[in-house]
Amino acid sequence: MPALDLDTQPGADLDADLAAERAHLTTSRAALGRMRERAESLFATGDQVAGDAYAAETLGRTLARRVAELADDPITPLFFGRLDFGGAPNTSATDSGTTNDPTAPDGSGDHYGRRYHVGRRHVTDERGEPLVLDWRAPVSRSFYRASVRDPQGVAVRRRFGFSNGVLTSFEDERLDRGEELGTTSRILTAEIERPRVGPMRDIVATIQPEQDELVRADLADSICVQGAPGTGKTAVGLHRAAYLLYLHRERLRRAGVLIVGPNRAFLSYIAAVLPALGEVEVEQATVEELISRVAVRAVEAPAVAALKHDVRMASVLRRAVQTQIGAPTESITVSDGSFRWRIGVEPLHRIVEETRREGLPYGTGRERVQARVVSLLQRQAEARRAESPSDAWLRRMSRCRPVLDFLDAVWPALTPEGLVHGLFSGPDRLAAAADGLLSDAEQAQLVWAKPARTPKATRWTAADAVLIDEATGLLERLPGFGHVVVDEAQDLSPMQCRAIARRSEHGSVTLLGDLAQGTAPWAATDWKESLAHLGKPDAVVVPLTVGFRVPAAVVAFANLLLPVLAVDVPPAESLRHDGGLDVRTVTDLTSATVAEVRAALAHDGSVGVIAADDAVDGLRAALAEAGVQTATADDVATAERVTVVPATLVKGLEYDHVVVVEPAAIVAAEPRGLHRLYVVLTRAVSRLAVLHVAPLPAPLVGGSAG
Ligand SMILES: Nc1ncnc2c1ncn2[C@@H]1O[C@H](COP(=O)(O)OP(=O)(O)OP(=O)(O)O)[C@@H](O)[C@H]1O
Repeated sequence: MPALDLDTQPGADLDADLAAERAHLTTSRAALGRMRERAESLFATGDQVAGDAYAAETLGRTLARRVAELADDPITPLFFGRLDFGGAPNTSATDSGTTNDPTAPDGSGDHYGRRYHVGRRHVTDERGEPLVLDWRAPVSRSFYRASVRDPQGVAVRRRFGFSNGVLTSFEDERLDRGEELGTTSRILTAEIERPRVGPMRDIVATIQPEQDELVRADLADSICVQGAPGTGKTAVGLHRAAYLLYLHRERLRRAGVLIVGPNRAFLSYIAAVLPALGEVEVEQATVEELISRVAVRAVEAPAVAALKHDVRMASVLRRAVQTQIGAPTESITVSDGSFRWRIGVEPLHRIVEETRREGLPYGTGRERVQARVVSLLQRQAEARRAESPSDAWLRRMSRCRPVLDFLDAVWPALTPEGLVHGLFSGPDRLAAAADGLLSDAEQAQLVWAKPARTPKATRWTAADAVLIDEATGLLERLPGFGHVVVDEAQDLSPMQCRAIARRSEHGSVTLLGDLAQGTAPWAATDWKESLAHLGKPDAVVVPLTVGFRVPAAVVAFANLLLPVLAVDVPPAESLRHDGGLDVRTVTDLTSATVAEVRAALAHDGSVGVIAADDAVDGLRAALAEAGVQTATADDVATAERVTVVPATLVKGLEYDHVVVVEPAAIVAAEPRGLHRLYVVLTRAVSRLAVLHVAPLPAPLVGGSAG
């Protein structure tokens, strides 16, 4: 190994170096404290300097955010790396043919002979000189990307090791001498092998080059990341959000950044990552929360739900809206004092056709038709009276009975709920919209046996909510986000993809997922299809193949399932060669689980017990009886080390020691049970124990020697 590290440096130099770095940390912390104090005092006096209440509120919000951004967590290192740029052009270049080019696009040319500490945010001293550079600054890029082949002007890259906020070690790579550690870095290894407790943490100190490329992709670029479990997809998505917010602060603050995750437990697990990076204004939601215009109060047969998630429903709804637009059959006559204005069928027809061709949302179209009718009335009035009518007159005309009757006849007012309610309330309305798109049998599945009398009285299902959102998008324009990160995207149905597309029409998306982990009935099998539904057909699909979570032996065991999952995904390689796998037949699942959890508690780190959903309560009770208190998956602030998680909620989560209880029951619980089991088996960071009474699912039999 060509690396120069602590062990090979002379002891005295090393101590002096470490002392100097610690002093720099102390100085930086003090400077950050001063920056925060300044922001706090501005915050306190903000309302005195702002001109009016609105300005005061805006300023207050900006300053409050600034204070939050400057928060200093004593346990989180303020910097984690250092870059020493070479002394002068060409003097530090290796013989790889690379030279220090002052015009290099990464700006390395400006940094000859300079030294920068790289950390979570900018810290400057009182003269404005940088003490720590934000990891997102252009020059920090070299911290992640510089290599012996392409040193980018960097002579030495230093990584720091911390323990409880204390700087304890460092590790140098002298790129100018051809030394490079890559994934053998001890600091990277320690970070990956660290026993996990609590919620997810940021990975700024150890982002890998292929991850960095995704994190720093342009705002305009939509990307799709296909990665096996634990390859850092979630981490990449969150860091990309932080990076884009840094680079396009004003634009994205106005437009907003949205993170979409599979459930609340997952969202609480990742909730602290962005605030730790100083980003406190990112919205996080599940798709269900995004489209929650109606309360969900019913469930339907899975086949009916699947049909409602089918992309053909978008065409059915579009047609249902279009068929509402009628052809004018009567002229409009409006009495106005001693005048009578009249618009004939022909011009009315032209107005409707012209507006229809404009392809506006239906509600906007209705307003446009109304305005055009009034404008014809206005022209007549002007011609007769030789003066412009008042605004009050225009308002009166737009609301007069003949105009409203005309609108209601040819372009009636619609609500999304009303549209869907109408569609499913009887076979005729549905047939008019669905013929040629849905078979008779499918139409029969959708029509309610006992429709509620009004949309309000309807007990909507989750799939209905998706259709209502689609209908909303046909009737009006929804506000969009500047960037949307979608995690566990393999589980989105085409209709859910469309719901996200409506919210990112003018922005970009980062789609993260793993086709092998698709558990929804409509799970994606091809990213290109999902991207097309998301309105980003040209986005590139990039694989991540290095696993940072799951030990190699556990990956090998879980991978036995891959051939039966019917997906084409690139295999991943685990960076972790430690860790343990123990697959055991037991006679009593409950007592074996209790014993396993007790044994696991002898180690550091969290313990996750994962079982089929209907077994969870029993296991919780048994553990409580044995004196082991447990938490639920959404309680990330818990002091308990043991969490019992239903298999359907564990996607995206990880525990140091995982106990999987009765795989056969997990598989049997749902149609895509084998995919679910693949998710369940890939949650372990250090050790996986699989306890079973029933035989293991066939693909796993004989694969436990690990
Ligand atoms: N570059 C890295 N340095 C250190 N740790 C990393 C790095 N990349 C990922 N990790 C860690 O690996 C673990 C898995 O990461 P993450 O949850 O982002 O993976 P994922 O691909 O989203 O997994 P899944 O498919 O299971 O949802 C996390 O603990 C994360 O912090």
